[in-house]
Amino acid sequence: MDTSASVKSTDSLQGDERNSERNKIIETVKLTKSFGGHTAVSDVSLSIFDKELKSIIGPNGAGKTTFFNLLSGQMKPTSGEIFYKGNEIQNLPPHKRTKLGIGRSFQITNVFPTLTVLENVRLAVQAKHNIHYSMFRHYKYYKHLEEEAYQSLEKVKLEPKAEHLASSLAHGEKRKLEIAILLSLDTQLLLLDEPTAGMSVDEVPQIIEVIESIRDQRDRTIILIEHKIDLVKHLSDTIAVLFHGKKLADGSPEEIMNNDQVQSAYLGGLYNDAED
Ligand SMILES: Nc1ncnc2c1ncn2[C@@H]1O[C@H](COP(=O)(O)OP(=O)(O)OP(=O)(O)O)[C@@H](O)[C@H]1O
Repeated sequence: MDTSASVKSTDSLQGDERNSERNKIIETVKLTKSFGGHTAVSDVSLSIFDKELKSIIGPNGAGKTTFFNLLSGQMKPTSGEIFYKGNEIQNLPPHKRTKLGIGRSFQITNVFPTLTVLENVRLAVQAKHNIHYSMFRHYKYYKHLEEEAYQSLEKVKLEPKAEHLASSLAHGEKRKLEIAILLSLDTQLLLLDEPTAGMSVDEVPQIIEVIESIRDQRDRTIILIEHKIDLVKHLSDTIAVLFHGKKLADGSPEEIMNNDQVQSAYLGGLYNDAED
């Protein structure tokens, strides 16, 4: 079953109408995940278009993280399909999805606390180019890898910390490092799970600026889970709302904020969440 580019969704929401001519990078079809008798994600059909920034919102327990786990391969669905660039991927393990260009911020396991920030990113660049270290190679051979790594650090504004040990970074800086590593791996679809969680008031605007600048380059797709509604409104091209595991709405920020069902689902909590 090929549901790739330009196929109209069966749910004809306004947002889908508007986007029907654009390419889908990833699409879920009736995606479902049950844990025993509890269905955390229920029949979710959702399209994410190439180079857009889509946020997934919903009250606590709505199924957002489970949905991310299904996209990244941490969990297998109970039923339903996921298409990435038109190909079914729901049965692929996480590392194969990473190779295809799907990257999740917490997925990074190769952040070495005793290496510098630059060295951490350089390892990702090496992994992408499939280059193994050899002490017999001239150091200049590795120079261009370092330059590429440095460019990723610049994109997340972490280059002033290039020579610092990864273990010495503040929480917000570690999140930036994770994003730099994802960029170095040539990630086409970035899954960012609450990137501002646990950050100090000073750190939040910095990470927003980074996400904004990646979005504005329009060379990657971003899916964001975020509780801070003001931030979501500001950053997103489109927003999907999950509620009790189901897709409640999908549209532009304006459409979502004015959607009566969304308003009543949150019972006013939509705006309270912004203060988290
Ligand atoms: N591994 C699991 N085993 C059993 N139940 C689970 C598991 N993971 C999630 N759930 C349940 O599935 C539902 C959805 O959880 P999920 O974490 O996806 O929601 P969420 O929208 O990300 O919530 P939050 O905003 O609080 O992080 C919840 O009721 C949760 O308890």
